[in-house]
Amino acid sequence: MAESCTPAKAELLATKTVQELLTKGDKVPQNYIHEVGIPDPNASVELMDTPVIDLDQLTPSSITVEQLDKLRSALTTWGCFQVINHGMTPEFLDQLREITKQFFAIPMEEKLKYLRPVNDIEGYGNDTVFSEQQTLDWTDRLYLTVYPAAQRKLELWPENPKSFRDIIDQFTGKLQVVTETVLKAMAKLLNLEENCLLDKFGEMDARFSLYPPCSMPDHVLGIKPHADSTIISILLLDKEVEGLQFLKDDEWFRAPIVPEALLINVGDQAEILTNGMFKSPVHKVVTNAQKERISLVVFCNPNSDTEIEPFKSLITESRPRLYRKIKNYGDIYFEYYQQGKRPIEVAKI
Ligand SMILES: O=C(O)CCC(=O)C(=O)O
Ligand SMILES: [Fe+2]
Repeated sequence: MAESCTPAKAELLATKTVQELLTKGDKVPQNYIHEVGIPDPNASVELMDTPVIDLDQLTPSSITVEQLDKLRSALTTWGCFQVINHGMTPEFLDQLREITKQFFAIPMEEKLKYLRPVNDIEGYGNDTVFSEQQTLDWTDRLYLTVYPAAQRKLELWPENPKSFRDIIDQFTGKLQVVTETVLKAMAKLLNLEENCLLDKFGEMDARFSLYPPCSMPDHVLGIKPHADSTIISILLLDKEVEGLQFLKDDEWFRAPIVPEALLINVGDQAEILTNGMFKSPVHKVVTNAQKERISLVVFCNPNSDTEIEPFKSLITESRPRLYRKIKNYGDIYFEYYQQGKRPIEVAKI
């Protein structure tokens, strides 16, 4: 209810989903347009050279120096990497892509059953609007907490496609293993106790996104530049349409499509925990005039009552503490993000 929200968090305007705007044939509304334009037309953006890591060779029992080195290099250069051998077949990844497409293709009336309640983040809809100055993202989403199972709001889980719940349940199980392996390997790289990052992890939220074609790709973004609030984020990208770009040394690079891989990026809370040893990369999604694009991102987060601060062993005389203790980072995150600011600035000392 509006009264229980701080003014900054109250939603100002109800907006139509992007799919609704398109069916009504409206031209792109002003609040989606970046007046200065998007600086780099797609064609001139180079591909990232992120390594593809064999996850099997990062598991503690069969870890190899080669894969650890690849991980170190990817994390320090890009803040992200691709993984294969993650325990999911290419067919299963295709099924995940398919149920994402199928959900957005069901009639609007039915999708509206899962509509995000005002001032909530879970459910179906588009950007939460915090301010009239906010430039909106050209994307519709379904956002669901998937782990722990006790926190699932099943009333917001689609019944159509029929296989949705079962597939997401299997996916969540497989991602537990992926998360455990990656967080243990990251701890190893920093000579930290094996479970210290994993112990901070407690929740997974899935974001299914649809980026419909947009007639103004030079002025409209699928997602504004941001870094994720997470410990790590795990992304299943569209198999045919690119769109995701990462910033490195003030230059944008395109994330390549590797159909059988998952892309994993560091989030702000891992940056805080590692006292900046691993940095959470800024990324954005560009729009495409002809083709729609989908993605499925799983945000691996701490529980809301977990305190996050740099590990003591990573604070030294030559590397002083960079971040204060924070809790419930997700809450401040959305507010800052929608104002175009980097939320991690709030945690900096
Ligand atoms: O759709 C994508 O490729 C990336 C989405 C993303 O960055 C996000 O949801 O935080
Ligand atoms: Fe992101």
